[in-house]
Amino acid sequence: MVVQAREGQLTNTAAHVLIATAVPAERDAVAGALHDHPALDVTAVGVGPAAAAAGTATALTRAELAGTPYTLVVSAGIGGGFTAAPGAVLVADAITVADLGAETAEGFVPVTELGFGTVTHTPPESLVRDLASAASATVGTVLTVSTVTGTADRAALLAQRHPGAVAEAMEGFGVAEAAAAHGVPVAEIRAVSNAVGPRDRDAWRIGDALAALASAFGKTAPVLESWKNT
Ligand SMILES: O=C(O)c1cccc(C(=O)CC[C@H]2O[C@@H](n3cnc4c(=O)[nH]cnc43)[C@H](O)[C@@H]2O)c1
Repeated sequence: MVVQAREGQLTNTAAHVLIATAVPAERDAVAGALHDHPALDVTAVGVGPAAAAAGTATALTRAELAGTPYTLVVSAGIGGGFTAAPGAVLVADAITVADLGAETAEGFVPVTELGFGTVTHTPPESLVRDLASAASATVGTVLTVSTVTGTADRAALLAQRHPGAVAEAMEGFGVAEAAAAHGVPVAEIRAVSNAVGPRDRDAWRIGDALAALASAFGKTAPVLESWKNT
């Protein structure tokens, strides 16, 4: 139970966590690990940052209107690993959009350098630490891309621009933008299904990644339920 001061009164706000996956297979893997955790809701919001932002914002608004606002949002699913092997679990300490900006003759310019918005959302430090410890996960930057990396050159460029990157996926930044708009903290948990690099869809180990994702949520559910934003 979190105690919040609101309009001069102390009110009790129970933990209520929204876990946003891209596709139903990811949602079902996570939900299968959460039967005994009614405060944790899982929903599939679609592939890519725009669908993720729209779906997450809709779920947050519905919960607010129902008088049961979410206290934490988690972007979850499979992802490409820069060095981690398939089945590895990763927790983001930075959720960074990698391709929001302008291409110039001098190279890529992030949107922040053009004077707009943000490119990184930072999950709370204590939450990152507790999630990573529970899931025996590696911590690092998880990039959000609108186009899955498909060449060694692009993978090398992203790794050079983002030395702390451990993974790329397609939704985290969209989920985080929606959470930020609603003043709710955000986290991202990914299980590696493939290497970031030359496209080889047949090599994606989706089953292993979904099993790892389910296992990670089985282990982190108590953290998600009890974490307090202090
Ligand atoms: O085909 C299936 O059975 C299946 C089951 C679960 C998930 C999928 C997806 O294709 C999910 C797409 C989802 O995966 C993320 N992802 C995974 N690898 C990468 C990558 O190398 N680069 C970017 N994104 C990746 C991404 O978040 C997609 O939304 C299929």
